[in-house]
Amino acid sequence: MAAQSKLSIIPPDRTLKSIISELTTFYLKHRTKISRCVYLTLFFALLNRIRSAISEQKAAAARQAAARQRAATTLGHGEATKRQKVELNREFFKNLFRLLRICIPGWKSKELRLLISHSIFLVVRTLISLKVAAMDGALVSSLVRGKGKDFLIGIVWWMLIAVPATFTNSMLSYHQCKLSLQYRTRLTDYIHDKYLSNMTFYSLSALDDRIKNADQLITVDVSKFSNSLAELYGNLAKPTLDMSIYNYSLSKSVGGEGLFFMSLLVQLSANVMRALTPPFGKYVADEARLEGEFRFEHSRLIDYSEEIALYNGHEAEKDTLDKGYFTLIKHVNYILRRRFTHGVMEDFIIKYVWGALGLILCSVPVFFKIPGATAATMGDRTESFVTNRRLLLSSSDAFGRVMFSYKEITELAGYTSRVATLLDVMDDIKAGRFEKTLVSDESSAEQLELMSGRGTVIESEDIEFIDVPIITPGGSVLVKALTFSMKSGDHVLVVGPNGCGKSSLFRILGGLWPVYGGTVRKPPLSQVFYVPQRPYLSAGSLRQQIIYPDSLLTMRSKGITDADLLSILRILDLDHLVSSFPEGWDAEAEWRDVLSGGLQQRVAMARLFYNRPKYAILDECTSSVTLEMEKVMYEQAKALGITLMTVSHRRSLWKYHNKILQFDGQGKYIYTKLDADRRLKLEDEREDLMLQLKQVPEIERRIEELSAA
Ligand SMILES: Nc1ncnc2c1ncn2[C@@H]1O[C@H](COP(=O)(O)OP(=O)(O)OP(=O)(O)O)[C@@H](O)[C@H]1O
Repeated sequence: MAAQSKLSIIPPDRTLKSIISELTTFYLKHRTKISRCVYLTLFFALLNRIRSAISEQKAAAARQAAARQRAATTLGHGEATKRQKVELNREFFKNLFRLLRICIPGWKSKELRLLISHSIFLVVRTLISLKVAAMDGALVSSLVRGKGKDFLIGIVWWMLIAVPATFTNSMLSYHQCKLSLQYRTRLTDYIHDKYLSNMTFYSLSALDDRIKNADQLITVDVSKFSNSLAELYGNLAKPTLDMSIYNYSLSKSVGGEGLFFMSLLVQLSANVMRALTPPFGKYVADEARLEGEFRFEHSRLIDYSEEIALYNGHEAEKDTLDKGYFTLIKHVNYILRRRFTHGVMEDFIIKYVWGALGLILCSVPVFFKIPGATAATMGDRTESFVTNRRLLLSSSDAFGRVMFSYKEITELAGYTSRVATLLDVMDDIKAGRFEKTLVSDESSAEQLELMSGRGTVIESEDIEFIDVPIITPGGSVLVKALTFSMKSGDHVLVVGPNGCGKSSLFRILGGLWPVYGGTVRKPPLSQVFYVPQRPYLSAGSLRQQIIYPDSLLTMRSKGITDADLLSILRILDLDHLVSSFPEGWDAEAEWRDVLSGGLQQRVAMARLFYNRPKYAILDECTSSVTLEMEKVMYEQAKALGITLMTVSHRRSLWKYHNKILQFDGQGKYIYTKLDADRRLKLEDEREDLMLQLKQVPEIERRIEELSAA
């Protein structure tokens, strides 16, 4: 019944075909008005979309700010930053813009010139493609018409256009690589400046938890970011340009409406695809982090290979390495699976659905009369079909690339987030803001209060600490308020149990750890020289080991010669080193492996004698040398007028000092004069008595036994 009543609406003398033909006539008559209405509606819809996108962004920014506020009030603040989401949001564009300003520093920069010439080649390439499409159509048309001469002329033109086309293609890839290199150079320069100033490289690893592997960030991630940015410009700018030019040319032959409806369908499917695209940016950032952690484990194995081998610790190390690799590979496999399913969907929609739509579009001028279009004869129709199809293939390829580039943008977002986080953390460190998980929770309110304060650092001739707390980066308060002072000639011995804060005192003195309170008076860093237990041996020649951190040029400018260096080595009985290498002073080696522990400590002392600072901090730096050599070292240092501050458990060193700073390991300390002879005598007597005390229970037991017998 329903079907009957529906049919009855259409008058019996009118068929579906006649209705369609009437509708088409009506449309063609009012085509301009209808088009205007459609375009106007589209324009308002677009405006509305932009408005809602802006308000969405504002809401997201507000949510993020609130989340950050909440995270900042908790101790695990670092975690919140680390787990920041990698999305295409305002944060991403802000970070990208920041990095872009570093990569392209100004209007007159080389990078901008490269970018402009890259863009010119992109336009030239598109124009050549348009010409090639038209030539292709003309060639096939002359074939269909059987016009040999036209065909031959067409072939000659075809070969001629190949010259600029191939040149343009090569120039495009050259520009892309060059841009990537330039970006990397700019970023690396910028990061090196920051990383190697104000001891940021130390603070980043010792005082802050946010960046685990700065080395990988600087060497690998910066390079990946630069590649990704340079590629993206080519992959986004060219297809966008292609799409607009090809679509304009297409719309002239197939009609704007067809193109409009097709774009609508493509846009709809693209939206569906975008909604179904996994967060590849976050995946990439996570993969880079896991990659870094795995590499770090390997470099640790190399750094401590001897110790690990002697411990027979290969099984334990293998476990750690396997675990690191397994976590990484599990993540990579997960990404691979997501990419696979996403790739199937992407290929289906972009290649096949859009391909079919394109063919339908090309058929429009064949089956419908398009006002303004002139395809009439078989040859014309062939020419227009071949040209349109080529344009359409290029256009859909361009659209596909824009769609694929969404994935690339999200990957870029991953690298942007990692590089920008490094810059943010370095800025924070420069401003004295650290984020570290606190180890102890006892009296954390007091701990936090102490850590939130900042003391005063004043440059002076002597060293003086007034009420300075010693607090580790993990928040342990080793000493609440340390007060002591020393002048030139006051040789101070620092003693105390392990972990009581002896080396930490020097870290504060050296400016490595923040001064959380009180006042520190100290000479400039150039007048204080640190000699650690395990000396740092730099890459470079034998001479370089002695004059470190000076360069050969600085050494010469100070008027010091190789002969002077040799006399220093002679004091330490090291002069044979120069003659044992054929290249002498210029010999290069992995000095950490070539020199034994004791020799390394003697080289470190030679370095002290070369630098002749006002103060020297000697941190267990004679633990591997003989008592005779220790005597030579201390007497020579004093003869050079160097004031010593020694940390050592060795009694043999007491006699070289006249003051003692003694920590008890419970937060208390004594700073007093040191009469080494008297103190040694007292210490011997104390040790004797302690020994006797230990024997008392044994004596008592024996007396009891005898009484019982
Ligand atoms: N970068 C760091 N991050 C967190 N805690 C640290 C750091 N460096 C040192 N500490 C901690 O500070 C405390 C004091 O260390 P310090 O090196 O000053 O001890 P020390 O008195 O020199 O001991 P030793 O005689 O064993 O050398 C230790 O508990 C150590 O774990």
